[in-house]
Amino acid sequence: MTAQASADPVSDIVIDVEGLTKSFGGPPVVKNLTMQVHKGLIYGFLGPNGSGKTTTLRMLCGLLTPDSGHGTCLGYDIRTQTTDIKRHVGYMTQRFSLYADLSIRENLEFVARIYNLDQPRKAAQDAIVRLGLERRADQLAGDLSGGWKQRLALGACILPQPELLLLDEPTAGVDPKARRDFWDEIHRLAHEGLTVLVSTHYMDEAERCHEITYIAYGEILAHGKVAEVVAEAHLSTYIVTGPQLAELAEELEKRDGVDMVAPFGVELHVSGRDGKKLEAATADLRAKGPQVWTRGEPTLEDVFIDLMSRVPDNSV
Ligand SMILES: Nc1ncnc2c1ncn2[C@@H]1O[C@H](COP(=O)(O)OP(=O)(O)OP(=O)(O)O)[C@@H](O)[C@H]1O
Repeated sequence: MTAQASADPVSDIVIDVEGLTKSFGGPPVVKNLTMQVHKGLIYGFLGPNGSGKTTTLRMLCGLLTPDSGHGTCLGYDIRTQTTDIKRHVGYMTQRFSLYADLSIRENLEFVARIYNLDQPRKAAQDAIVRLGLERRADQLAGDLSGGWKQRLALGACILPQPELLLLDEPTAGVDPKARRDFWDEIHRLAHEGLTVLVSTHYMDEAERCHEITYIAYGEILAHGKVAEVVAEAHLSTYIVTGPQLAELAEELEKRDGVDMVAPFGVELHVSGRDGKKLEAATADLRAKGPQVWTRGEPTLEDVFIDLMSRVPDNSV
């Protein structure tokens, strides 16, 4: 955890919103959402498809007006000062939106000119160096692999030197090495004082955030540092190895006291919200074998699967 992550002065609050609600004609997709984000933090936004993450990001940066609720982003009112917010926020949408038939350098220079930067060529060159894009600078953006495209999009986002980055699933479909490089860069930016709000479905990325919020059906179900979210779920977990795990899983799913059974490679994670009930429900199987049962710590993924199982499916 960085120094920024533990700093907590009230004046350092970058996002401060209360009771945000939004619907698109039907039932609300974001309900009474209250959150605060501190400067220099990487704040992860997690939740199933359709849970309202993008809608929330768009309300925070002034692209959507909430039906009710209020608050500030970078000190500006999210209802009345949206132009100021947009000037200081970099928003990377789910879809790559730069010009496929321009090179990396041309794209970056173009963005620099749109933002009226003093020295667009220099700004583009600095971004190219910063993101390690030198060897590819003259390659057409449309010919880049997914990972390099995302890096270019990030480069374009940070050109105007925003104070806040909103990244909506920035690494979806990107390979693990490119994802890691992308996240190393996000950490460097946060270390320099940039605040980053990022939505993701990847557990390893969630674990790289200073704070996370889990949202489902437009409501926050869990929030805190990763370890806090795991601890507060109060899940008891056994890790089971050995033969016939699929048959065992089928049997366990029928038992009261077992709330979640999930295969992880050659292991089965068996969890329950009530430790005593879980023990009782599994006692005969643990005594009998042939599998080996050991007490384990639930992973963040265990916790999220459990949280998801508590709410109805919201995907379309
Ligand atoms: N402009 C819109 N008009 C109508 N419905 C919308 C609009 N934008 C979003 N929705 C609906 O609102 C709900 C929440 O969508 P949102 O994109 O905020 O979820 P999400 O958590 O970002 O999902 P994902 O993980 O799939 O990106 C969905 O049911 C979506 O279909």
